[in-house]
Amino acid sequence: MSSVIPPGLDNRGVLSRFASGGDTKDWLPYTKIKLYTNAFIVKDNKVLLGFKKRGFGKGKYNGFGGKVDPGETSLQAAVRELQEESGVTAPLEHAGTLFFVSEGEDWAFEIEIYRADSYEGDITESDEMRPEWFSTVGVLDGDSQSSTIPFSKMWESDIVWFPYLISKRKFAGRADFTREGDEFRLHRWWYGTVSDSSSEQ
Ligand SMILES: COc1nc(N)nc2c1ncn2[C@H]1C[C@H](O)[C@@H](COP(=O)(O)OP(=O)(O)OP(=O)(O)O)O1
Repeated sequence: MSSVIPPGLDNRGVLSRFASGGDTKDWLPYTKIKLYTNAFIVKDNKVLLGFKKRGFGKGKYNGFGGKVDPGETSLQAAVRELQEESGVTAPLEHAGTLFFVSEGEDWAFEIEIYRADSYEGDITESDEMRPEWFSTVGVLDGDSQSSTIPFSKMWESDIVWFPYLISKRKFAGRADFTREGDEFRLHRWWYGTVSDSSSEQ
């Protein structure tokens, strides 16, 4: 497993690898970066996910999020997207950074991940997302596969970093995907914990 930090994770503080793998050839190239957010509520041993009803990632479960608009910080965007897609507001805290590159695209996704232990408001289905709670039992015992979290209906790399999200250990990672028709296949990945507060968002 490679301990060399991949391009795109520079200036993320001191990273210590906890997972890497896949094809050992070069990381996929990109020329532009698009900023996105993703937010999760983790409460009473459960995590709130949304089933994506339209757009990019349709048919998958994910956190609530979207593009960072011009003039917004990623935290402001995360709060706005969470409210728009799930109906709730929450005291979000930065939990990690994900960097994704897909074959055939010249831009990369940089996704700032947020989480909160509480929320206010009524959880409400939106045009984009159908919210649903899932038990986190098993995830912290290194037994993510047997948990009820629907990893087989999530982005393939999510199972790698989910235990870090649930246990509040800040992480940063990169995953490159190849395309098979409309499907994305995990090609190469690298994830590390972040131990330097200079990576705060
Ligand atoms: C491996 O790739 C991904 N993994 C995970 N976990 N999440 C991902 C991945 N690629 C994208 N995402 C997230 C990032 C965002 O939260 C959404 C995509 O945002 P969307 O396209 O829905 O953005 P909006 O601004 O809401 O778009 P609209 O114009 O439709 O409002 O997926």
